[in-house]
Amino acid sequence: MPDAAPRAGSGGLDDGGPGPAPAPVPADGLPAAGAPTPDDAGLPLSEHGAPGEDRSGAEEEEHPGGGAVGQVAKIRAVLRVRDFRKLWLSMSLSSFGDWLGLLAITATATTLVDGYMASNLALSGVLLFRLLPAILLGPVAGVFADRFDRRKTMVVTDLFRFGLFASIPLVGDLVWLFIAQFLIEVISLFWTPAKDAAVPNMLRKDQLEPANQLSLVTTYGITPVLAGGVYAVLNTSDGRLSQLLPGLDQIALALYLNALTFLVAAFVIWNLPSISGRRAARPEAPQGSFLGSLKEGFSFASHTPLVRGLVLGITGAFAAAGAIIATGQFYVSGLGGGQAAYGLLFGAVFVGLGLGIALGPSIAHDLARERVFGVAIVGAGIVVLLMAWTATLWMALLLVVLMGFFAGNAYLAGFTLLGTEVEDEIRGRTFALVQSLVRASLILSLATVPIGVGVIGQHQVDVGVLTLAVTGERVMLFVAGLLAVGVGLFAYRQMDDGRPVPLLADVLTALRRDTTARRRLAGGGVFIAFEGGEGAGKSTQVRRLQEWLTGEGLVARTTREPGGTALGGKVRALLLDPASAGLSPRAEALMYAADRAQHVHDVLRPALDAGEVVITDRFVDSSLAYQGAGRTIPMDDVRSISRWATQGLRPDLTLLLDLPPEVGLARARGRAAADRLESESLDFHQRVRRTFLALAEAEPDRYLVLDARRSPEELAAAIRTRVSVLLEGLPLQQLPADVPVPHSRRGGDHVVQTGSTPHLHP
Ligand SMILES: Nc1ncnc2c1ncn2[C@@H]1O[C@H](COP(=O)(O)OP(=O)(O)OP(=O)(O)O)[C@@H](O)[C@H]1O
Ligand SMILES: Cc1cn([C@H]2C[C@H](O)[C@@H](COP(=O)(O)O)O2)c(=O)[nH]c1=O
Repeated sequence: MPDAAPRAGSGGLDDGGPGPAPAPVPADGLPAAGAPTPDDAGLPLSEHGAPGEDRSGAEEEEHPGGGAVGQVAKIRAVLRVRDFRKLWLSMSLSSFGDWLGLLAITATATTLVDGYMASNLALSGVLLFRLLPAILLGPVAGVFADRFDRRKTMVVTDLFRFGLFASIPLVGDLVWLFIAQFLIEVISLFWTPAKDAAVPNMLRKDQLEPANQLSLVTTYGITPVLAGGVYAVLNTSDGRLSQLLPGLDQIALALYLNALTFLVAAFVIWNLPSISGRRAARPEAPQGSFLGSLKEGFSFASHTPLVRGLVLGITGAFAAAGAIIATGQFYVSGLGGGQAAYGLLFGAVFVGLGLGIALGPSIAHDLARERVFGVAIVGAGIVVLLMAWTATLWMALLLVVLMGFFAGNAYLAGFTLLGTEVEDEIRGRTFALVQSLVRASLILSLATVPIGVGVIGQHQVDVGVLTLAVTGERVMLFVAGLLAVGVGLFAYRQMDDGRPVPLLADVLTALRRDTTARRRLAGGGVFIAFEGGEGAGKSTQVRRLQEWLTGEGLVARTTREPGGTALGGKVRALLLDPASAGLSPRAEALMYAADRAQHVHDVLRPALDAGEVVITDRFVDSSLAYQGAGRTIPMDDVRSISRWATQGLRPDLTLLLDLPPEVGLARARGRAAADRLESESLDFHQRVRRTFLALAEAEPDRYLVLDARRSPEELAAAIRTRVSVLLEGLPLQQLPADVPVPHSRRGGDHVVQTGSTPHLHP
């Protein structure tokens, strides 16, 4: 089986590199590569990586945020990461070579023997020799990938594959073909988990899904078609070829070409030190024996619910897929179709798979991938159950596309989760285990299902006035559907770690792109952030908004960053004190993050969990703008520490008060002496302003940008209008009628009750 190209991409330095100052925002609203990016987005309520995470080589690249920007832009952004791009190109080349090699090897096998029977046996021998080693040696290869430098493993295995492919035409013997084929497959077993396990270290977690999309589409969509085309060209130009290269037939040439792709891949990978990841810095092997590592891998997979669900879900889905392949011929002829219809049905699976992989993430949006995985497998199973009852060919074709769509979603979600959720130390073994089980389940169902079909045979069953045709292939399809539904439910139960949001409501709100509704479903309140430069009028509007909401009978809490907690107050004093002039940018960023972590923990989360409206004067965007753009700390680092500090909490709405910095600074200076940040240069504050605007532009649904030169009254009215839309009909905490309007900036400890938000009066 051709190796999948990188399921998750490698990272690396962006071509542009992190520049000292942000590039201007281009027409698409996103900063150029290397510039601070408008992304705090795409991370709904989940933690995406911690600071200090080893992603050697991963630097700045454009990462557009929410759904507005779309999946294509995310893939483009992933491709801008230089190391990933290089690895992806070399994997694509190897994948192309692998498909070409498969075509050439199967052709060689049939030409090295005489007779129909012998040709068929040679062909199935080749396929068996490709599948068997994984079952036997996969887990061992996984241990290898976890214990040794993955880059060296990949380079050595690529060199071996180069030699072995080149040797097939040189030796020209069927026995050697089998041996070489077996050895190539054994060697590939060591290469694949090394690559699968290495690449998630090199990209941000949220980049793995687009990277996987790209890799899967390349490996199963583009390269096989290209290889088929090249093989056809080689075959049709045979005469001219032998004139050009005497003694070289088209099959040999295809095999040499294939060999060459591995040589190129070895060279490219050798020059990508980031693949070594942590091993480069910490070369010593993990403690314990080889056997101990093997046992540890099995024990990890069987005792970790998420991995258990993933492994069983993927294995079961492939067993069901094997059953569909095995019954395909009978199924199609039962529907009155011939070989052409079978070909169509086969193609329909790939159309569906491609659609699922390409469109799945945009459709699922921010639905947890654990849920997508289980739901997609159950969906595929239900479609297979329907296929077992289908009476027409066109209906069967439609269902097969749908089944492929669900399967594509499950496959992408499953591999992305393996990359993001399994620790580096054990990832090689986990990928290898999946690889072995997938192949074993495929072989098992390909071998046993036809027996089942034969044993059941064909029967006519009278049900009242109806006569039903009960055939072996339909019964086996039905069993495959039940199996898929069963493993999907099992996987769902294993992986759905007690999310408070009911599945159906979660799916529906995700389809509607309603992220605020998603948190409300989980019982949360509403989180509103004010952002903007110095003196933009944030504090003024925060106060006005709270007064209005309280007047409308809602519990509205105001807070701020830095300084929203007692501890944060001390941090704020240190941060803003002009005497802290020597503070390094990194220390500054960490202090803001520390203030934020305490703020989320002590104030924001509890208030939201109690169903309050929480209004904060500044949040994560300020760090992206001031520390990212202002201090020119790589945006990715600021994003990482912010996510870590907030555990992914994002505002439901951000109100950006936009103002030329010279106007805002004049206002602020009229109020008090300039603090440490206000004393920064105009250029600094202009970078801050541009970044706020770029962030808002990337997620227009979640931001309201207001010209802060308007009067306080006008601004307050516009804010009330937008907020009343946001709060309409939500089950928020309400003040009892007799509670006086609080004047405290922090809100108060009121006796509250929950109820639907009354009609608000902006
Ligand atoms: N819309 C407005 N037009 C003119 N002046 C305003 C407006 N809003 C607020 N101000 C004044 O500008 C000054 C700064 O306002 P405010 O403290 O609300 O801004 P801020 O964004 O919170 O500032 P900082 O971020 O520096 O704390 C105050 O003196 C305030 O009265
Ligand atoms: C949250 C946050 C704030 N800052 C800066 C922005 C301001 O200059 C001060 C906060 O004071 P203000 O009263 O809100 O104007 O701190 C920052 O640099 N990074 C942050 O994350």
